[in-house]
Amino acid sequence: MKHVVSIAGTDPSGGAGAAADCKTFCAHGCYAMNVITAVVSQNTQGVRGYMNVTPEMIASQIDAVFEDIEVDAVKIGMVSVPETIRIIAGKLRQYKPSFVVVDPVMVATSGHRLLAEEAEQTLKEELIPLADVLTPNIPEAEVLTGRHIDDFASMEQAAKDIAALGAKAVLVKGGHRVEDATDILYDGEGFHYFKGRRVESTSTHGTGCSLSSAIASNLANGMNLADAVAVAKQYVFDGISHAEPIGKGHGPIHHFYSLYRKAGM
Ligand SMILES: Nc1ncnc2c1ncn2[C@@H]1O[C@H](COP(=O)(O)OP(=O)(O)O)[C@@H](O)[C@H]1O
Ligand SMILES: Cc1ncc(COP(=O)(O)OP(=O)(O)O)c(N)n1
Repeated sequence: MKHVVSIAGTDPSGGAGAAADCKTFCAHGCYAMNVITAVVSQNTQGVRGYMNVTPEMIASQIDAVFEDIEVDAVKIGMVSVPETIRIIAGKLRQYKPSFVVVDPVMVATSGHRLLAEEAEQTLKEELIPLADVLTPNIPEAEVLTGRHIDDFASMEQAAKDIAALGAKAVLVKGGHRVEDATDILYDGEGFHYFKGRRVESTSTHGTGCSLSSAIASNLANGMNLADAVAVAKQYVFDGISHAEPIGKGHGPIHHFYSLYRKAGM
């Protein structure tokens, strides 16, 4: 069994952040671990506030995992402030995990900022160069590049621009597109298109967290990058399509659809 750790913020309602990451790792047959960067008060209706964990405590959690357990892949989500980013980047340089998937979480769908504006530059300088795969959504790719993105050509250009910051590969996610949900991967050499129908659903809370965690799990399980993304995208598509309506706002995706299907449930 492969061991995957999420370095992310919390969601007590279970749809996004560390909870989504853990469910995704488990659904992929991986051993799931969590390093918490921020305690977030949120639910399906939005974010109420958050408290950042101190850099010392984040470092101590990372040490506790890496000094004890072999880590096959790392997924990084909410990193809030420059000090959090710097401490994580230092620990990645120290432990050199085989796969680092970074979801550059900036603003929750509900509109609440999860990354301070002054942390954007630190993210670019310190964390993006350590990413094997970076998974921005369209608004995040716009912030990282300063470009307006409204078609496949501008998604491709943004992916290339972000790769120039040092990420080995960049997946610009298309969940915010109107026409469809096509994601585009730039792997440093060329583009791969992951075409996807858009599902009309309110069960989309945590899709980005789940996608990046599924990619990390698939890489840990030995898949090549293009297959890891394709299988992860199908996982999220099934999760949205078969979600139960939970909560009063944007509910979580279904994490165990394929397991339930195999069990005939
Ligand atoms: N309504 C939807 N129908 C189908 N796929 C979706 C939908 N919304 C998001 N996705 C997919 O979920 C993943 C996360 O995308 P996105 O919503 O852009 O990220 P984020 O949650 O970070 O904003 C992508 O693979 C995207 O294509
Ligand atoms: C703690 C935490 N991390 C990340 C997010 C954002 O989740 P994401 O998958 O990008 O999608 P939405 O939940 O914003 O729809 C979060 N909300 N909380």
